Parts: sequence; C-alpha cells; structure tokens
Amino acid sequence: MSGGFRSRAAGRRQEPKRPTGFAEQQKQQKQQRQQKQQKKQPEGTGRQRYSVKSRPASIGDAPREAAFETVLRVTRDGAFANLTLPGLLRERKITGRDAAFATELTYGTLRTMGVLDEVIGANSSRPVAQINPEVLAALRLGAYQVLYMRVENHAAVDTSVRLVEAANQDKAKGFANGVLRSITRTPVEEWLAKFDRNHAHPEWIVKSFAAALGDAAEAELDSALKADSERPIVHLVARPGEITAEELALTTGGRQGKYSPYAVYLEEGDPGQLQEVRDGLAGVQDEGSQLIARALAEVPVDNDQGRWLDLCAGPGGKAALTGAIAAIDGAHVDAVEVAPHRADLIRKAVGNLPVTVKVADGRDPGLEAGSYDRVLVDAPCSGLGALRRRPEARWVKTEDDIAELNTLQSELLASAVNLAKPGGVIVYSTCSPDVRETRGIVDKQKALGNVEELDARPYAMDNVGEGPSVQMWPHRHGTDAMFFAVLRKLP
Ligand SMILES: C[S@@+](CC[C@H](N)C(=O)[O-])C[C@H]1O[C@@H](n2cnc3c(N)ncnc32)[C@H](O)[C@@H]1O
Repeated sequence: MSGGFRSRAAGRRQEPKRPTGFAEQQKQQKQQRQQKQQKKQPEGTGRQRYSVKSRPASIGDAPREAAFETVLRVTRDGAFANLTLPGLLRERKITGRDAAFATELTYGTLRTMGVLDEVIGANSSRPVAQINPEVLAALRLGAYQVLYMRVENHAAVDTSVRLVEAANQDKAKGFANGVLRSITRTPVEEWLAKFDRNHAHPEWIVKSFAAALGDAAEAELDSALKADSERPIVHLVARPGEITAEELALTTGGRQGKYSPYAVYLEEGDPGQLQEVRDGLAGVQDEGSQLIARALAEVPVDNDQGRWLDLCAGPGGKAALTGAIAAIDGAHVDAVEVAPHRADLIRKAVGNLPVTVKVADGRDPGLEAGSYDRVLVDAPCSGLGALRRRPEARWVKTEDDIAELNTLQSELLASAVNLAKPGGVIVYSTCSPDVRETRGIVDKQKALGNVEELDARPYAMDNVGEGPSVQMWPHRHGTDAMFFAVLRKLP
C-alpha cells in the first residue's frame, strides 16, 4: 500500500462503528486550551479570535479557503462557526454565490463531521484521531464535497490537496490525495447508507429525541432528525410597544409568524443589518422562545404586583421581550445572570425597558424570598433543541453534559419556587427536548409538594404533546425544540 491510505477493499470495515471519539478529543483539546489560556491571557479575555497572521497561503479559491480556516478554527481552537465564518466572508469581501458556497461547505462539513470521519477512517491507514488538524480539515472538506455536494471528484480532491499544501503540510499531500481518491472509488450512496443512518446525528442524540417523542417516535423520529439538519430561517421578534409584527413584516419583506403575535419570518438577508434591529425595535429570536416569554406574562396570577423575575437571563432575548410586555403592563423585571459578560449583553438587549440586571448566582441571588409574582427559569441546558444553529455542536456535546447540568437545573428551579410568592407562577424552560432536562426536573420539583403544574398548552400552538407541559419541534412547528412547563406555588 502506498501513500498512507488503504485500498478500497482493505479499507472497508465489517461493521459500521460508532462515530470517532471526536467529542472526547474536543474535551481534551478544550482542557489543554483552557490551561494554555490561563497561563497566557489576562483574566476576562474570551475565546480565540481569527488572526490574519495565521492565515495559510492562498490557493486562489477564496470560498474554500474561508471554509478551511473556519473548520480548522472550530475543530482545533474551539471557535464558533457562526461567528468565525461571517467575519471571514466580510473581511475578504466574499459575497453572492461564493459566500453561499463557502457557507454550505463550512456548515455542512461541520454538521456531518462524525459521518465524514467514519468515511475518512475507512480509507486511511492512520486513525482519524492521529491525523494532523490541518490535513484533517482539508480531508473533511473534500469528503463533504464528494459525498454531499456532488462537486466533481477531481475538483474536490485537487482543491483539498492544495489546501494541505498551502497549510505547509507538503509531506501529507500524497496521503490526502490517496484518502480522497479512495473515497471516490465507491459510490456515494454506499458510503451514506453505511455511515449516515440518522441524518448525521450521534447515536445518543437519536436516542434522546426518540425518548422525547415517546409514542410519536416511530412515525416522526426520521423527520425530527432530518429537520434538525436543515438550516433554520431567521425569526425576528417585533417588540411590543415599539413596532407590530405586521409593520415589521412590511418593512423587512418578511412574513408574519404563525404562532407568536410578535414573530416575523425572514427567508434571507443579514438581520444584523436591519434598521429595526439596530434601533432595538426588533430582535432575532426563535418563535418558540417568544411564546415562552409571553406565557410568563400571560398566565393568570391573583393580585399581580408587577414583580417579575428572569433567573437565568443572559444574553437577554427573553428579558427584552418580557421587559417590553412589562413596560405595557406597568410591571418590572429583575434579570439575574451569573456571567458578567452575559449580563452586559442583557443590558444592551433591554435598553431603557423596565429591567434591572443583577450579576448573581440564581441559586442564591440575594433577592427577597416569596416576593415575585412571576419567575422564569430558562435553565442552562445541553442545547439539544437548537442544534440547527451551531452545526458543530452535535459532535462536541456529550451525554455526560446532561448529568452535569441536571443538578444545577434542579437547584435553579428550587430557588425560583422559593423566590415566587404563594400563588405566583414559575415557568421552567429549556432549549432541549431531553426528558432528563425537561420532565425529569419538573417532576422532581413537583414531588416536593410545594407546587402544582398548570396546563401550559393554551400558551403555545397545537400538537405540542400530551401536556401539561409543552414540547415544540423543528419538524412540527419550525421552532427550536423548546420545552416549557408552568407551575404555581402552593400557599
Ligand atoms: C439558556 S440561557 C438563558 C437564555 C436567555 N433566557 C435568553 O432568552 O436570552 C441560560 C443562562 O443561564 C446562565 N446561568 C448559568 N448558571 C447560572 C446560575 N447559577 N445562575 C444564574 N444564571 C446562570 C448562563 O450563563 C446563561 O446565560
């Protein structure tokens, strides 16, 4: 065997394997990065940013170069694709079809990374975990073009090998060329049938969705996974008191939403450039999140004194909407957030609305117990319901994350119950459908006997499950897979 890759026959595995230990590698790399950063950086500095100095040589193909650098930064440095790529496109003035190609290539490669690694592994003499990060990034891009974009094989292989060379990995050119050529010798359908059985989802996430769908899983699991791999359209929120959804739809060329009275769907365009968003009249917010913020304000509460609390408020999407509703209702929102930089984001989001931001741990925020009419716990969670928005996330998260979060979620909900007045309402929500983070936490609180659960379905759309809580889904509603339950504190 030459060139460091396996022949097709030798490369075939007998049994499909679980996706490579990508999440494990990411965890180790994250720990190493954190240790390095602690040594190098002064306190308070954030994630690594793109630096022009580290840019590889040009191959005369700007979209693929931008895709390569983004994939590399995400996989090697822990950057976020949705922050890195738009910056590169802007900086290099990549627009129109080139920008669309770069976006599809980058996000698609990251979203299908586990599948691509299986295919690369089946054609490489070296385990994927031992391939140099630059070479692996180029291989993943090449494999994605061959398997999912149907780019001509020679173009996919040739540009990827040139990326390897441009990244100063000359010695690996033959290896990269051999792996990719080996992939092209088997029909695409065979690779996908073997390794992409669940619309590019790790097995544990498939199981989590199936458990959340319950009896509907047999009929709907495939559509749920498929919808979770499609790019969502932008949802705008028209802030009540500032602009109506009808006006916002007219001025932005969008469509009014189906479920939230504040929602507008934007099929294309950069929402950050909209004047209404810049002026704070509107924001970007999933329609499901809008319904949750609205539910907090709408559930009847006797003798509502207008003392509302958002216990996990950063970066402030729901605080801004509840703040706008509070302004109309003559209420006031206290917004608690443990991370100071996220508290700054809340301040920006809420502007002059009647919202007071407090940096504190929601489990013991130093606020008066038994005093709030309405409390929202939009709990820190695995984010499994919003995987569409961060293409790499499904391969970075692990099931262990959920167990770690469960304790915090329970403690935050218990604190919210303590802060609510008797007869007050507590809304518990997650952007995850995983039952351990949703019903599991609510049922545990109910078992303590100090709350009753109300039917949350009147505050949402149809087809949200058996109740009393609400589970939304991308494949049913076009929203993120948001969950919420409504509790009332017993006297
Ligand atoms: C799901 S996000 C909330 C999103 C927010 N409600 C919105 O709509 O923009 C959860 C937030 O809780 C914060 N958080 C995590 N642990 C916390 C704690 N112990 N107390 C308060 N906030 C916490 C996180 O930093 C994060 O900003």
